[in-house]
Amino acid sequence: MSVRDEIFEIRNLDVSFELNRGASRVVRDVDLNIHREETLGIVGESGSGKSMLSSSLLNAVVEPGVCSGEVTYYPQDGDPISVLELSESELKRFRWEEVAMVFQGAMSSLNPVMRVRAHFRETLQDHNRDIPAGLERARELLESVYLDPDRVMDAYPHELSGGMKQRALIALSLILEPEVLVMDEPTAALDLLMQRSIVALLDDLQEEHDLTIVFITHDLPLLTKLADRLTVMYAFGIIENGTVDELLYNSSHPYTRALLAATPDLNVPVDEMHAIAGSKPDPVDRIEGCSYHPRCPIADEHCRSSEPPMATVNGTHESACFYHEKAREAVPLRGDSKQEGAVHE
Ligand SMILES: Nc1ncnc2c1ncn2[C@@H]1O[C@H](COP(=O)(O)OP(=O)(O)OP(=O)(O)O)[C@@H](O)[C@H]1O
Ligand code: NI
Repeated sequence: MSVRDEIFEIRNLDVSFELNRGASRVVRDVDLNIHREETLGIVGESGSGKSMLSSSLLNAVVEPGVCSGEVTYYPQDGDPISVLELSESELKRFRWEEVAMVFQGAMSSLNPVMRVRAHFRETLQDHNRDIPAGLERARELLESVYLDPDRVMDAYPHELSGGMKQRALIALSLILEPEVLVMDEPTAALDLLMQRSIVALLDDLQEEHDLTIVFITHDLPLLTKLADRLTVMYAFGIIENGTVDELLYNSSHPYTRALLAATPDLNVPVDEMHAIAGSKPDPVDRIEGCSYHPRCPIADEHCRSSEPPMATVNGTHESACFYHEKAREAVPLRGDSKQEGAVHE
């Protein structure tokens, strides 16, 4: 067997904006691998850089943001693709045919004067696909997201409910059979029932289409149901990576632990992440040492002066904390004993 199958490899990724008050670095030196056909959840408080990181997977960071570093995409067949070096025309193909994205607040991204059918038609046309065959496939996709194609194909966006629009957009994003689906807060504006049904739907779609899914949210309970692996962002960088179980029951970074402690019940979805003591980092600031040290209960001189590298906790779990071995005792979770019981059930 070959080594683990990666679909994306990100190295030394930086995203910055030149602002009047100085350079704003909103993604800082990020390294991340995404495995083929996994669901990777990216979590972190508002402003931590989740959307910037995920849009750089498609070289789609908003103007005038500048990306540097390497984002390498490994197609199923063929040569690796350096995403940040693609031309406009190559990007256009890449964005629908390899990696599709459903953006934050995506429900507004359907054109209000176009029927749903026209959205499918336009995308097929832009990519020189066979229109009748493509529209037939669109009907199947709508059915697979539990929408009635007869009704929805002819509908204008305003004739659909929020959840229906969201599902129509997911169907649209899959029309050119991408390998990767990047979803940035796709369920944020939906009620709880609809959020849960979209999660169930993504599970089915992933199986059926061999999709890799990157899912961004600050709803940690939602992610624990959906994701295989979690990546935690704090202050524009990644501070911990691991499987969902490793991060829930054995997280080894004080920030992740604070995040978990602030989530009252992992079975209840949250609208917004609960605040953690201390103020949020500003992307214009240069941070000495560990980015979390100003808020960390176990930070010492070492943490204030040097930046902790990613340390291996075990083969699938890593933490950017000098004290990852003692983080668990030092930052207990509420009801820690109860949670431990739950792991061994
Ligand atoms: N257009 C922009 N120009 C300059 N800075 C920006 C711009 N958009 C966002 N930022 C900054 O980039 C940082 C990262 O933003 P990003 O949208 O990636 O955060 P996020 O983790 O996705 O937050 P949220 O959960 O609120 O969506 C933020 O601190 C924000 O201040
Ligand atoms: Ni965001």
